[in-house]
Amino acid sequence: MTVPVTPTLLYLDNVTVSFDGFRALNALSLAIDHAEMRAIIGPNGAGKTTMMDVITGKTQPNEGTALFEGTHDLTALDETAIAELGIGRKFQTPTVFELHTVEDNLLLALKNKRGPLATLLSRRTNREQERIDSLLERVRLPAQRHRRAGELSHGQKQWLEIGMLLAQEPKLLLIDEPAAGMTDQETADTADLLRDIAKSKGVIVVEHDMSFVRALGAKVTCLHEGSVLAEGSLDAVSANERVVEVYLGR
Ligand SMILES: Nc1ncnc2c1ncn2[C@@H]1O[C@H](COP(=O)(O)OP(=O)(O)OP(=O)(O)O)[C@@H](O)[C@H]1O
Repeated sequence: MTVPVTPTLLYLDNVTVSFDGFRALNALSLAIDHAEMRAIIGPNGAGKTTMMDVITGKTQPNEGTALFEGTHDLTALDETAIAELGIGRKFQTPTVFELHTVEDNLLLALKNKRGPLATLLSRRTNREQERIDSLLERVRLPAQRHRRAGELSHGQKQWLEIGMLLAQEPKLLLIDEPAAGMTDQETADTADLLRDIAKSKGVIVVEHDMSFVRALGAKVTCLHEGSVLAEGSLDAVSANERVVEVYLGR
């Protein structure tokens, strides 16, 4: 077995991504522990999306190291291989199968050797039903199980999609602005849900809503011009003069 280079779940070191000479990421270094939640903040264009693209294999860095579990070189893998390693990503807009029920959406997302049609047409195994029940509980949707996903509220769709990600049994989740467009109650419930997930998995949340970031209770990294500008507790990062200047004070 390969000996891990680092004990952290995710390790980025000196990662640079250039688009026609413009550095979207500029020697970015970041480490996320097992069962750690990290909130990533920063102004538009700071490189948050590009960082997620590097982690998920959508974008190849020009320079730098990106290791998962200390052994897997993410820069050498494609998006499918990285997803199979256990890195799941949720984009801002929910993408659920609107015409299928909540349960069927989760069933389709389970790790499964059958194709989608065979999965829907064949009887669910007890194991599949147990997994679906536990995912429904986890994402607070047991009462919605027989409804079509298209009928859910925006917040419920986001939770369903988080449930679909969890169905893939990831070790690290990347979540882009989950609270956007949610009611206050949904926002508070989402922070609870993510805190619960982060008890056993790495979670990276990109977010602009500072009250939501506070509710996450996570360590915060502020990016600016493709690098880490400040890192620490939300209070420490919010008090950082440079952070106020380039982001919070705007
Ligand atoms: N494919 C690309 N080609 C050229 N420039 C790009 C490309 N992708 C991103 N950029 C540029 O890289 C910079 C970082 O963009 P990125 O989307 O990572 O920022 P962000 O922090 O996610 O911003 P936002 O909060 O607006 O989503 C921006 O200036 C953007 O215009």
